[in-house]
Amino acid sequence: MIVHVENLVKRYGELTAIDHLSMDVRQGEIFGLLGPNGSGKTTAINCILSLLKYDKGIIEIFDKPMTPYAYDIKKDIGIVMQNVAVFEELTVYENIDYFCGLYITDKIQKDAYVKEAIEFVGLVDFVKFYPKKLSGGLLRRLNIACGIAHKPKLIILDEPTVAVDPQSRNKILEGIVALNRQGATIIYTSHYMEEVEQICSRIMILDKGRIIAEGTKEELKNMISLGEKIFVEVFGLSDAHIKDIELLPNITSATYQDHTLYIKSHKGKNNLENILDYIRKNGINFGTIYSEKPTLNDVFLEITGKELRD
Ligand SMILES: Nc1ncnc2c1ncn2[C@@H]1O[C@H](COP(=O)(O)OP(=O)(O)OP(=O)(O)O)[C@@H](O)[C@H]1O
Repeated sequence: MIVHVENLVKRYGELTAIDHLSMDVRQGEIFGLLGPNGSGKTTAINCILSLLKYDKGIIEIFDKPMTPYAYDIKKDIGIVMQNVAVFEELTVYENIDYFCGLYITDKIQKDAYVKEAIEFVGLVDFVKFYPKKLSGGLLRRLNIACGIAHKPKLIILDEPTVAVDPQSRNKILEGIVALNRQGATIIYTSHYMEEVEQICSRIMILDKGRIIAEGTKEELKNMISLGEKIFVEVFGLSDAHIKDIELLPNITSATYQDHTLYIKSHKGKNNLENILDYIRKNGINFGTIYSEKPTLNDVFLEITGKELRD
């Protein structure tokens, strides 16, 4: 196992920030830790890395106990934290060179790794820039390059795309997938469900320091009763029509607002057809009609009763 966490408990005074968290991250995974702000993602990462003392639990990395002094483990971990941590006095090149040099002592190898990291995050044109001259997105990319240049086996990224422009965000996500393809195991924390769905092979959803669900995105979506969301642009729908639609097979709810009929249903083969049949038979005027599969937000909503989004 690359990371093994068993019954981790971390309290800040009265607040239990991590409440009996157990997780296993396997070789080659992109493991997503998804949860709203304050759900305990950063605290969990800080405990895993032995940056924070915890109250209870077992943490092993590469099958060895993780401690603040486990330097043999730490040299194979790359960390990209939420807050950018680079030296203002050093250029882009010098920053990456500095962090890589902490791990790689052979100069030729280090120079090659630094060059590779610069190309990897797309900062070739900015090597001589100082951090304060970089945009937010480029600064994040520099932060990532500093964390990964030494080619660690395990890379932990804590919300690396917060407040990043779409171009840099895509570059970062593509980069994470590429690092994984090159052999790194990844732990990725985020409160953006779309990102986690896009890149993670397995996802753990946290709320108030507890695990509320875990699995592949398909497994998570199969855990809930919502199977499909159907939207119909429709004109002049009466309350009686809405009640009738709610009685169709598999339908769990129907609401009508701003000329849009919004229907939630369980999984079923003919949900859309049944609704269309009803609309046609009753001579109701309609425009666009489409259906959507549940999102991870729907999973979170059904389990906790609140939205994952801020
Ligand atoms: N040093 C601290 N002292 C007291 N409480 C803290 C401390 N750090 C975090 N907390 C609390 O612990 C809980 C978990 O916070 P944490 O930062 O781990 O969550 P998170 O999921 O990473 O959220 P975010 O995305 O906002 O960083 C929150 O209620 C937070 O207010």
